Amino acid sequence: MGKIDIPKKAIYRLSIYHRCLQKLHDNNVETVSSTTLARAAGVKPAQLRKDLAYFGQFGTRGLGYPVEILSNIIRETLGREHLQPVILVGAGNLGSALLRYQGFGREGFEVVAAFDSMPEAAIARGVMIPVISIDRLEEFIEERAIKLAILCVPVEAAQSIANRLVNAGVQGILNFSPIVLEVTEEVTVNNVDLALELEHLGYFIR
Ligand SMILES: NC(=O)c1ccc[n+]([C@@H]2O[C@H](COP(=O)([O-])OP(=O)(O)OC[C@H]3O[C@@H](n4cnc5c(N)ncnc54)[C@H](O)[C@@H]3O)[C@@H](O)[C@H]2O)c1
Repeated sequence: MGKIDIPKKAIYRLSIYHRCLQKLHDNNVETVSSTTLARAAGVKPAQLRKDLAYFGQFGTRGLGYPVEILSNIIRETLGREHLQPVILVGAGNLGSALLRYQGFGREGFEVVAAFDSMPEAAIARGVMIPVISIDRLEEFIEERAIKLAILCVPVEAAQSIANRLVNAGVQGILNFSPIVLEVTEEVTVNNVDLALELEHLGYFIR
């Protein structure tokens, strides 16, 4: 299938649909209605139908969507036929906790290496994947054609590490450092900020 122009927010929802479809497939479910899939994904049925319309006419009225076919189409669109290699920079408290998580493979990603200015300390935290000196960052990214990185360094180091990642070829950064990174237009940065999320939740429980 050629590359379809899908908005960023819809791409995010496609990942969620894909995850739901995988679960249904694991439970031997062959077809799913738009109402059921929408509920499982936490979106409105109309939103789901609109998102899936990017793939043309899909699903049979009354029967629903074919789980396996739809899951394969979304996986292909998201470019997840193969495990996508990811690196992590900053294997401290947060970084090493993420590195110990075993579930990325199931979601289509493989954290292939971590980089730190003090790799020995990171290794001592019981991380099982290779922790490499930050001096070898560019060499590794270029050799392995790495496009995705998770950034968990202290805020003072974040922008300069982001520059190095981008100059070496990284196109997507999942940023945990509390800073708005300045990157070129071709690079996508997604920020994760748990404190901000808690603050948002806190507002609603008042
Ligand atoms: N987004 C969130 O919700 C969230 C939650 C917790 C922490 N954080 C942020 O994540 C970052 C890491 O937090 P932490 O508690 O793990 O800190 P930490 O000090 O335990 O870990 C930081 C690691 O980065 C390494 N490092 C420092 N400078 C480096 C450099 N120039 N190059 C390579 N490695 C370098 C250190 O050696 C250390 O291993 C901080 O910016 C923190 O504010 C974000």
